Amino acid sequence: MAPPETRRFESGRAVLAVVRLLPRISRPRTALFAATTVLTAALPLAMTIATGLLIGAVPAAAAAGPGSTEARDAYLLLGAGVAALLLGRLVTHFHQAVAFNLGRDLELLLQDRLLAAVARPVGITHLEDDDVLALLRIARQLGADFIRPERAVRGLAAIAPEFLMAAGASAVLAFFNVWIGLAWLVAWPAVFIAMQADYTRVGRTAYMRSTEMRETEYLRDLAITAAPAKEIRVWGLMGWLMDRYDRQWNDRMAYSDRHQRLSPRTAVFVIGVLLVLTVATAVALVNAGLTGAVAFGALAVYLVALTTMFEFSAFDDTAAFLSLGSLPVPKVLALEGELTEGERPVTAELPPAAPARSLRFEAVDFAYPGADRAVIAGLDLEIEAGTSLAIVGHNGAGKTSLVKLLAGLYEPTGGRITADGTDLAGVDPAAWRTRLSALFQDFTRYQLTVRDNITFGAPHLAGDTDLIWKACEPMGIRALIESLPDGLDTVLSSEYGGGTDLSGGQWQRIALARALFAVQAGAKVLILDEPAAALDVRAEAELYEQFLDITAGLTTIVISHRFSTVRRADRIVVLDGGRVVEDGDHDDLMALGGRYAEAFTLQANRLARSPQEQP
Ligand SMILES: Nc1ncnc2c1ncn2[C@@H]1O[C@H](COP(=O)(O)OP(=O)(O)OP(=O)(O)O)[C@@H](O)[C@H]1O
Repeated sequence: MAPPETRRFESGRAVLAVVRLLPRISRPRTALFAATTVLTAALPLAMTIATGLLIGAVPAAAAAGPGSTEARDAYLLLGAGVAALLLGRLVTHFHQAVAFNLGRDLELLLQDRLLAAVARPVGITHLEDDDVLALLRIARQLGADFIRPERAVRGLAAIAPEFLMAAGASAVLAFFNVWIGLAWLVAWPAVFIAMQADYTRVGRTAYMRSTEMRETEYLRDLAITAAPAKEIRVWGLMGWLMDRYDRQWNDRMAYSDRHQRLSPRTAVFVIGVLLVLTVATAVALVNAGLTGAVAFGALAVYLVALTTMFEFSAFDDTAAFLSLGSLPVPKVLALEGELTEGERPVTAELPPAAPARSLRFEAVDFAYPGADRAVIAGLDLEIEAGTSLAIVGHNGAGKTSLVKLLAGLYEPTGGRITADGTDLAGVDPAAWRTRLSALFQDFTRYQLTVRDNITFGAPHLAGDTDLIWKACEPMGIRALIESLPDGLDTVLSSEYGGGTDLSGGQWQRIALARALFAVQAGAKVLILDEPAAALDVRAEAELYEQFLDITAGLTTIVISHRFSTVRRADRIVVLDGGRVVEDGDHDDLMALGGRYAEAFTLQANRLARSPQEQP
């Protein structure tokens, strides 16, 4: 397996990205952060210098006796040192609080920008893109313990003052010897950068294998989530799952062991530089003291400055968190950049009543991203507004793909789709969305209240309880909802206290009510993809009959394998290989004696034993 790819100055760029984002959270708080950073560095340094000077002043003060100028100076130095110490402690606490606050808001900012970015592309193609999903996995980990950007800000809050303090101590030592001062000034950043580069290399292994980790996490989720739990138990898959998970996990750990070690070269470099410089400085200072080249007081200041150098936390958790916590930040921003490219300009205005005349597929081609085969090929289809159309065809014929294109979830790779002559590719997606109501085969069972599950069809009308009942009654679920512990406010999930789950058919009725709610809110096109697969044949026929009454005058497109539903549509098209191969109403197609007639007769014969269920 390839080692993590390295990039120049990745850690520096990541930290810079964090720093650049801080003013976007709050300029005043960022200014405060900068000010407390300087004070957190300056006050301990002032205390260090005062202490050194005090040590130097004590012999003279003792000789001169109490009340002397020398004694007064010594007391002044003591006072200054104590004041700097106390103030330093206070400022440090304040500084940490500001950092914590900024860090927490940075995570919120990143999460918000991430959600906005993911929602930005019109369709859902990006959510099936491997690279985007790998980045999204990293972004999803933002709240995970060791890579929190919040910790990066706290790391920065700790390290920046230490850095300034070390620079100040270097300046103090420069008074003793310019070269020694300069050497320390260069040594610390070098040591720090070397350590950060190593932490970054280690940290990157956590991100670089995002795709593999997605697979491992999928296996774990299969084992611990309720939805697949039934099959996992029925098929006895737990052993297989654990075995596969363990193998992938061990493989990852072996990889980590290989790549997540700090490099011995860095350790030798860091220890070597510090050792040589410390010994050289100490020897030079002691020599200068012994030969009398430097006064005792000054010597004390220099020695304290030398010890201050080691306040610097280049090697501890703080330094590691600075890189680990800031590394995901550029990745989230990269995701933002990548998804911005998915936006498209609005070039056409959708007529207010569209579609009032027709919806047209004009020579539409479509292939899923990354697929080499077109699922829709040169499709021409005009759907008259205000009529019902049923789409039939064998599995994989392209029926769902066709309605996904109409719903704007994907864009045609060729041709165009128009509403009253306006190309949908150029209209504001939000405007088109308000004209549509769609219920897909794999509709979502929101683990939220009944009210949410229904009003998500038109969230701006969530408070209109009368409208909710109007959507529920034709679906025959009002009595069911009223019998639930909290009525419309009951959570539809047994994973929450007071919540309840529903049967497959009941869920389908809830989802249909959601689609109907959107219709009542003004949607003009209703797409139903296998709307009643979970209902028994008679219930489906009754329900669809109701639907046709309620949706009269609406443009309705229904996909179904049930001919009891299909035959009631004004028009039926048979799709094969992404093209229309038969077109007409039920009687036309039966008279044609083609695929429709064949499939209808087959289903009718199968159900013949149960006369009331005949199509
Ligand atoms: N997200 C996707 N990415 C890649 N290929 C896809 C995707 N969704 C569907 N396909 C492929 O597109 C083809 C048409 O699928 P589609 O769902 O439109 O068929 P369908 O007619 O609705 O079938 P069914 O009756 O089984 O629901 C299938 O071959 C399927 O494998």
